[in-house]
Amino acid sequence: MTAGREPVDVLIRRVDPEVPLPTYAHPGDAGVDLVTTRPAELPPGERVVLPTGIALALPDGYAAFVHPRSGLAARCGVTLVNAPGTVDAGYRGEIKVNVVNLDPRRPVRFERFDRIAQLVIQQVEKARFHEVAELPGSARGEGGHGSTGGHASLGDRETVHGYASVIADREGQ
Ligand SMILES: O=c1ccn([C@H]2C[C@H](O)[C@@H](COP(=O)(O)OP(=O)(O)OP(=O)(O)O)O2)c(=O)[nH]1
Repeated sequence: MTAGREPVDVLIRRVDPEVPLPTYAHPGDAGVDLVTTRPAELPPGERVVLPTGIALALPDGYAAFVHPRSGLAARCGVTLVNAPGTVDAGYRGEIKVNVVNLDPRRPVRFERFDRIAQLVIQQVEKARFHEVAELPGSARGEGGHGSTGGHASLGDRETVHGYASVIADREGQ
């Protein structure tokens, strides 16, 4: 018996009647793979919006996030333009995936039902916003964008032997 919460029930509609229903490949997996129902070829640097053949009705208080697959990223340079894509609970349309080929040289080809992304379903909080004149203090304050020794302190064009330098970032650790 594995510990953990009960799975949440999610209604799914196959927009493409032949698309396989998503399943978790391993018990501890956070995401289910999404496939493309349309073949596509992407030259280096190109992007495309691909259909997945499924539509969901997520319970209120949940959202689904479309994440890249690390294998595709490492092997082919393929990621998502808007990673992670947000699927709202109220969205009833087909889930689409904004794929981009970041490889500088090689095109990539997807056949029908190739896995192109993964979908992570999560509970999400709703905020009630209260406007104030001053926010309470904190250790970080307004520091961000490299304030702990990151790239911003180098200026835009700082390079070491032709590479963008991460030395200041290491020093900040
Ligand atoms: O990767 C994604 C991201 C979003 N969506 C769908 C579900 C989501 O609920 C809807 C709207 O997404 P988002 O709010 O990110 O898009 P927007 O550009 O802000 O459009 P809108 O004005 O319709 O909210 O599009 C996808 O199918 N795939």
